[in-house]
Amino acid sequence: MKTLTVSLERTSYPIYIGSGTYQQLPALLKKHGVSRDRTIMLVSDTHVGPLYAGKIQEILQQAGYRVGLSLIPAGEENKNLKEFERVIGDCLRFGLTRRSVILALGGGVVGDLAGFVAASYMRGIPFVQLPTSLLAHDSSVGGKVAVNHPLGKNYIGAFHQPLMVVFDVDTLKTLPQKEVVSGFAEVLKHGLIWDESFVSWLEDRAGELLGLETEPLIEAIYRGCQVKTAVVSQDEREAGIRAILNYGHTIGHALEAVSGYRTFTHGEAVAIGIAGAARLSVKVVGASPALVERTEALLQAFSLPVRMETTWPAEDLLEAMKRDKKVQSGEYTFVLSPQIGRVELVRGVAEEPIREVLKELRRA
Ligand SMILES: NC(=O)c1ccc[n+]([C@@H]2O[C@H](COP(=O)([O-])OP(=O)(O)OC[C@H]3O[C@@H](n4cnc5c(N)ncnc54)[C@H](O)[C@@H]3O)[C@@H](O)[C@H]2O)c1
Ligand SMILES: O=C(O)C(=O)C[C@@H](O)[C@H](O)[C@H](O)COP(=O)(O)O
Ligand SMILES: [Zn+2]
Repeated sequence: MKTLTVSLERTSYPIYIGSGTYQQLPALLKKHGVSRDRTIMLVSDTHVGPLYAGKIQEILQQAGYRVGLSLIPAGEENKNLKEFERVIGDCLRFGLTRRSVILALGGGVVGDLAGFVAASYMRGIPFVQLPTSLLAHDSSVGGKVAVNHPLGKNYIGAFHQPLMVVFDVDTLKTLPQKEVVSGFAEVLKHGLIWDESFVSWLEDRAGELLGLETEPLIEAIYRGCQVKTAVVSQDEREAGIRAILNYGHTIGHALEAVSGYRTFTHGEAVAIGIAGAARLSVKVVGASPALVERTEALLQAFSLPVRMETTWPAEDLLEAMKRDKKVQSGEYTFVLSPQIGRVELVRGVAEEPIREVLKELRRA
């Protein structure tokens, strides 16, 4: 099992990545202070729950824990206040107290929603992230928990760090291929913002990684988590550098919101957003056109989209981008990349180059 530590000012916690890690959950819970007299609520979704929740409940019950289960319907469109309230109801009915612990078993939707339940339930209880999607190597780390609003992504949320992250890579065997591809968007993002050598490594291994070969897959997850950990450890609440983790998200989040959270996976939207941010980087921070070529080739090598359909009007996307959480005084704000492996936050980007990029993203 590989381990990384997220070191923050007031707390620190481990990320465990390995195969067969759920068997070790009772020991890990004990190690992190969760004694058997503390009630546990396992929160999952209707795809992941039937696959893994029973096994985890059995492991924990055999170790003496009382464990409830709350399932949300799978899908980004359910990362909302209605499901949040329903899970809170399940926690109340099962008798969770301030000493109880929530276990978030699933992809980023479950992690974000269950994490927000944990942040809010009786003003906050501990939670553990059990990521089951590749994308969740990103979402399970860093403590951003939230639900969506019809007007934009993650507008209702908190910073609430997990007690630990336990990633059992065996679960990825049941992840649909579309979601495997989606997850790579955030892995590639971690390389593109931080580490050119990680990008080269990914370029050389697209085939093995898409085929979920265990060794390179664990390495990719580990290196992605390393980048995320390094950034979050410097800036837990996004006062500065953490914003670079939003590379590709200004356009990506706008696309998700205008399409009602039903058309794109998060990774697909972020991939189109990264292609857009790379193009904008040429116009705004003097990046070389070769950066766009390399970025798009990398995304395409992982079967990710780099263009969008005409369906999404520029006006709607621009309006959504004006509401982006990085915006401070009404100015378009983007994470841009002067060169591969480096990014910077740019405020006050003019509207014209953004419009040009949106047009380019529509071209075949
Ligand atoms: N908090 C953060 O820092 C952060 C970072 C990145 C993304 N996010 C959020 O994460 C969400 C996207 O996460 P996601 O891509 O994991 O989406 P998701 O949770 O919807 O999972 C994708 C699909 O795969 C299914 N699934 C997950 N694991 C499975 C498994 N092992 N076997 C079979 N099916 C499985 C899910 O049921 C779902 O249908 C978005 O809401 C995004 O905003 C948050
Ligand atoms: O952890 C972060 O910080 C990120 O920006 C990671 C993103 O991949 C993730 O999608 C995050 O949820 C976006 O945060 P938001 O504050 O823009 O909603
Ligand atoms: Zn993201």
